[in-house]
Amino acid sequence: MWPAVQQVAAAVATTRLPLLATLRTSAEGGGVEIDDDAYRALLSAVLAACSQDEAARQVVTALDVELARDCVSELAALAGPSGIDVLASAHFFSSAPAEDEIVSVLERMETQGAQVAKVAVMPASQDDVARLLRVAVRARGRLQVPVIAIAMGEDGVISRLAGGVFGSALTFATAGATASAPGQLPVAQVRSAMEELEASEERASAWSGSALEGR
Ligand SMILES: O=C1C[C@@](O)(C(=O)O)C[C@@H](O)[C@@H]1O
Repeated sequence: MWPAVQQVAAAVATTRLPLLATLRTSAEGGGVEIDDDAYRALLSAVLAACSQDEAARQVVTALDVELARDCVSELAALAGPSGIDVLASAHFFSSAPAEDEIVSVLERMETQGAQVAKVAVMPASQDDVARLLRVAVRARGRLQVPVIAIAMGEDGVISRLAGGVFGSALTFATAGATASAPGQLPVAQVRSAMEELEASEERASAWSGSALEGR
């Protein structure tokens, strides 16, 4: 197993948490400068390591593959036999694309074999955030695979806390002090907001149930 994978394996082994292995490149908000061939080779090597080494396989639950790198289909085919899911991702930092365009990006991810489709956009306004939440609602109705829709930055915080209400399958939070994207909040804060939302939904549902019975 590679030393870096070993370190991650040791860190997560005791938690039994699923791991989404991610190489976030600079073009998509991360810190890694890498060309397409090297990107594809590196992710393929992670999958090969997982298929040859049961300990590595136990660590990696899913692999993030950036759609723009044009290798989602290839890596999804490689990942299939080891049962590792491919989460295709696209990040839009400079402007939020039109609603139809974001939906079609998510559809392309599914068509290319991803098991999860994710977009993150940097909103310039509350209108962009509302559009992103609408994308989640539409994509949930159209795609077979789970969809993740995140609006970054301060305006987008609501999408990180309440995206699930609109059909977004998961959210991202910080485990330590450093956020890997603007707008990420500490996991404890996100968990408590989500629990509060869920409890409110249950209260509302119980209220509607008793109101109907009272008719
Ligand atoms: O995929 C994600 C989610 C993310 O884009 C976010 O907005 O929280 C941040 C990225 O670092 C991470 O890899």
